[in-house]
Amino acid sequence: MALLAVENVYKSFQGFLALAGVSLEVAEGSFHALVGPNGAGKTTLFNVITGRFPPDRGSVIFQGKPITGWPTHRVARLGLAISFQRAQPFASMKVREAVTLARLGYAGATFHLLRPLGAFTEALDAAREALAKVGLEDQADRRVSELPLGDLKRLDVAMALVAKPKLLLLDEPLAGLSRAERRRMVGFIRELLRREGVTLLFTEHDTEAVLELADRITVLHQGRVLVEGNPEEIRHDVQVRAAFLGGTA
Ligand SMILES: Nc1ncnc2c1ncn2[C@@H]1O[C@H](COP(=O)(O)OP(=O)(O)OP(=O)(O)O)[C@@H](O)[C@H]1O
Repeated sequence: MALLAVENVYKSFQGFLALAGVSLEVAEGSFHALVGPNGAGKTTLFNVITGRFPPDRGSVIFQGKPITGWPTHRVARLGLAISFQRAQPFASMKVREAVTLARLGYAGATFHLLRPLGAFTEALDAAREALAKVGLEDQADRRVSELPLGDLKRLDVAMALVAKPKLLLLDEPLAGLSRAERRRMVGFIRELLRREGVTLLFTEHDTEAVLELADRITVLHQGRVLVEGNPEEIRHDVQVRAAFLGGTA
């Protein structure tokens, strides 16, 4: 059974069909890339999966359970976490506070209303652990706004990992980084998620990084799945080269 299955999902915006019958399966333990040119529908599909908006048709199934249209916080509590540059709204906070708040958010309001102190202590511990996992423990007392971009991206990952997810969704985790930083980030993501046993679904425009990190790749084009395969198959696919790789791979 796939950890995540998207079945025949449609989504349109004011008559424009952004997703036109997308189906996708993410196997447990895999690093699955969702690629395609600008406007292909990648972010829209992420938003449907995480419940930011419901699809017009089709379903999303996580661990065999239909979660179509569930609100984001409910999806997150099941073990599906997303990192969408989430640290940025926390710019004026300290790094430790941002991760602690993220943990309290996942734990849910009922929990911390009933046990305010216990929940807070648990969240602080979880935040410390998540920061250690991403190598930011020595930055815990810095303001989020003071972090260089590479560290900010690690913080994004920490804020998602603090929920102890089974599946992590990363939207363009390498965007804005230099070539050297991108290489470091690929190694960091691979080692961390393998160690934690977290399955990954990610979007990324850096073809080289996608081919290096992913073990499964789905190519979207104009709201449809153009092709799916392993990195070798995708590298050699003529349609993919024309639509996404620009014939250069
Ligand atoms: N909220 C919205 N309202 C109207 N149109 C939207 C909305 N969200 C997405 N779209 C449109 O849907 C199409 C798919 O957009 P989406 O952001 O999913 O593509 P993408 O593959 O993530 O692109 P990129 O690589 O540039 O991030 C685009 O044409 C976009 O303009």
